[in-house]
Amino acid sequence: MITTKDLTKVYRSRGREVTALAGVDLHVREGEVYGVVGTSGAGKSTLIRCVNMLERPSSGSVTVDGLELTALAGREHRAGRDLRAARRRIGMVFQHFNLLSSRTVQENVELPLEIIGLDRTQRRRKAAELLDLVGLADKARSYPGQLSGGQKQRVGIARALAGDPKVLLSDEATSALDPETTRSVLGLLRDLNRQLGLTVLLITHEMDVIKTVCDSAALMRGGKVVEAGELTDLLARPDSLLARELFPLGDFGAGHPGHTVLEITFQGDSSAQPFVSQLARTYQIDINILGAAVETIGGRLVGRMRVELPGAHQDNVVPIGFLREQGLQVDVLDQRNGAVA
Ligand SMILES: Nc1ncnc2c1ncn2[C@@H]1O[C@H](COP(=O)(O)OP(=O)(O)OP(=O)(O)O)[C@@H](O)[C@H]1O
Repeated sequence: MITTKDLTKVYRSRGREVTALAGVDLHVREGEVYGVVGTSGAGKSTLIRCVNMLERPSSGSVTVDGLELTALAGREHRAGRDLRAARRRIGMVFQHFNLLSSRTVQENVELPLEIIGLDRTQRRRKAAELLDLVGLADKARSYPGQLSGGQKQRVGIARALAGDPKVLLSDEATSALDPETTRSVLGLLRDLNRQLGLTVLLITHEMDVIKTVCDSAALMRGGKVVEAGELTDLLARPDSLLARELFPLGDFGAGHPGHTVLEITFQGDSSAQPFVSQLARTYQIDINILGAAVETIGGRLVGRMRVELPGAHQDNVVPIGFLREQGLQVDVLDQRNGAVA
């Protein structure tokens, strides 16, 4: 649904050049919630602004819903008109809501409908539907100044949906909100994604946002995507940086010399299996549990456990094979440096 190929953006100001995007390849599938995470300055805002051409990329391409926007971004009149039409199918939600304070909630939502050219009755009906969808039907006549942060963001989301977009871009939509309001706004985004089949691309600096709402994620550093994929796949990859941050196990014990330390990741159904006791019974071995944690990631239960088996790695090849046969992700930890061997 959204594809960027070798996307670069170089800002030039006062004789200085800053490379904000250094060849970004991103692929967001239709109907998924995709999160881009990274620290300040990584290039996240630039990326999302290039996706809807608020910012012109220096090179590379952006395709949304089969239409190459970078090819439409020419200077002729017609190209500009086509780009504006394509942009209407892309909704955008901002960190600071960007509502007009002199207009009521209803009028804020009507604004893009005015630009599309709907008449007054059509605008009213559509705005009422959208406010109902975001749970704010009773606030239509209020002004933004009378609303809480979470309510303002709901208005921002209703406004973003006015052009019936297939894609919603969210630029740190919950960064200005408290944790509880963040959860409810993320819940709304998830509901809209499911109900309307809306593809959502969001940027955030918070891992919790990725954990709560995303199907897939990309990690950006220094203008590049250093890792990307579906969360369930990333969690099964022992070397995944995103998985380590989504599910830190740093405080777990590192084990004792002469033992084999395993990190076991289980998802969905396999979490119910009493694999530790099965392993102990089948192979008559004492298993020491060094730590365990369970999290809900992307609506799916994921657990990690660090266990210690007596003996060296080569003595435990059969029990490790047994665990893997149960559908578990098993990584053998190198005790010298705590890394996965
Ligand atoms: N308009 C601009 N002119 C010059 N440099 C810019 C401009 N916008 C961004 N940059 C620079 O580009 C780089 C990437 O910035 P960007 O805002 O995309 O990062 P970010 O990951 O969104 O960070 P933050 O979370 O702080 O917004 C930074 O070095 C930034 O200073």
